[in-house]
Amino acid sequence: MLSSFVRSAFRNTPAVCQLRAMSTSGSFSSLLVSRPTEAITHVQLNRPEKRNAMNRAFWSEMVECFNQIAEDSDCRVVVVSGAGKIFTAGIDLMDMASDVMQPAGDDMARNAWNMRKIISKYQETFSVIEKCPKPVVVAVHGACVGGGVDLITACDIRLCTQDAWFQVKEVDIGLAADVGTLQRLPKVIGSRSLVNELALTARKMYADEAKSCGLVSRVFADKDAMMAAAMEMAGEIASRSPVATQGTKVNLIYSRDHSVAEGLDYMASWNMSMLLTQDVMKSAQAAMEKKSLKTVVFSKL
Ligand SMILES: CCC/C=C/C=C/C(=O)SCCNC(=O)CCNC(=O)[C@H](O)C(C)(C)COP(=O)(O)OP(=O)(O)OC[C@H]1O[C@@H](n2cnc3c(N)ncnc32)[C@H](O)[C@@H]1OP(=O)(O)O
Repeated sequence: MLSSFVRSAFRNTPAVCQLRAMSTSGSFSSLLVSRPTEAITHVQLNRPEKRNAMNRAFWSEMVECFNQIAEDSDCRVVVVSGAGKIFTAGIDLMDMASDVMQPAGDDMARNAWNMRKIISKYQETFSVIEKCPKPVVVAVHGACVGGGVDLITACDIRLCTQDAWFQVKEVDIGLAADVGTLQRLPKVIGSRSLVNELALTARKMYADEAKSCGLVSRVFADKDAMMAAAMEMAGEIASRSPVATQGTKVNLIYSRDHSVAEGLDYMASWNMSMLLTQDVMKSAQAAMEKKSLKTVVFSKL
């Protein structure tokens, strides 16, 4: 069974897969994108029968999807979740064999060069979440394995259910995690020792520990409760000025990767133009009049 899957993966050329992924603009085979409100985009990993394993289509569709979201001036916040029994089983071990294990090339140097390009391309699948200026809330239920941890560490707010577990699984399949976990997880979890332990042993971390170490900010009894809270939180973010929320995301990420002095300098340059927005006056007026920001109309961004 496995070998026939792997054989068919080898026959599947990237060009063919790309055509399939892009066949209908805005609709994806591995993702289900919906609009619970005008300002909230909900992206679901949507291969529930395969536990949302990340197949070839997924790796390119995420980039296409988040680039579209970044350009969509109606969207102010994104919620990411998984359809079906779990959040994700990580990389699709059946579909990815040809790309990851057999880079094309006439000699070793060219193989290696192409491998580098492939890995960089896969890294972009999650970096695109971080580059998207809209805040991203991720809601995890059940398992979040391998590539799933890479994905969630690129998101801005992480929620999970009581039955959630997280596993930096890559060492178990013979590789060092290469699409974001080793770079971002140490910046999410305070304890370097815990990050090292998780990444080197691939042990499962359950919801309570994920909360206590700071990987997630809230834990919910079940998926329904989590999704309701995720949407409510998204609604709160969406009711704020997009100049304020998107500027906050961009500057938080910049500051994470720079010194305090550099972050302050970047912030000053950012706000020397962004403070010219009419949103400051509108928001301040609502505060003075004790009105909810939900009653204020902010222009699209
Ligand atoms: C350059 C690229 C860099 C990226 C690197 C990323 C690395 C990683 O992600 S490492 C992690 C790889 N993932 C795994 O090792 C997880 C394997 N899956 C499981 O352990 C279990 O499926 C899981 C505990 C997640 C869920 O168990 P459950 O009992 O609920 O489901 P199953 O009966 O096992 O599976 C249902 C069907 O889904 C298929 N499937 C599950 N995981 C994968 C996967 N990772 N890849 C491909 N397919 C997967 C499974 O074969 C079943 O399919 P079928 O037999 O057709 O019903």
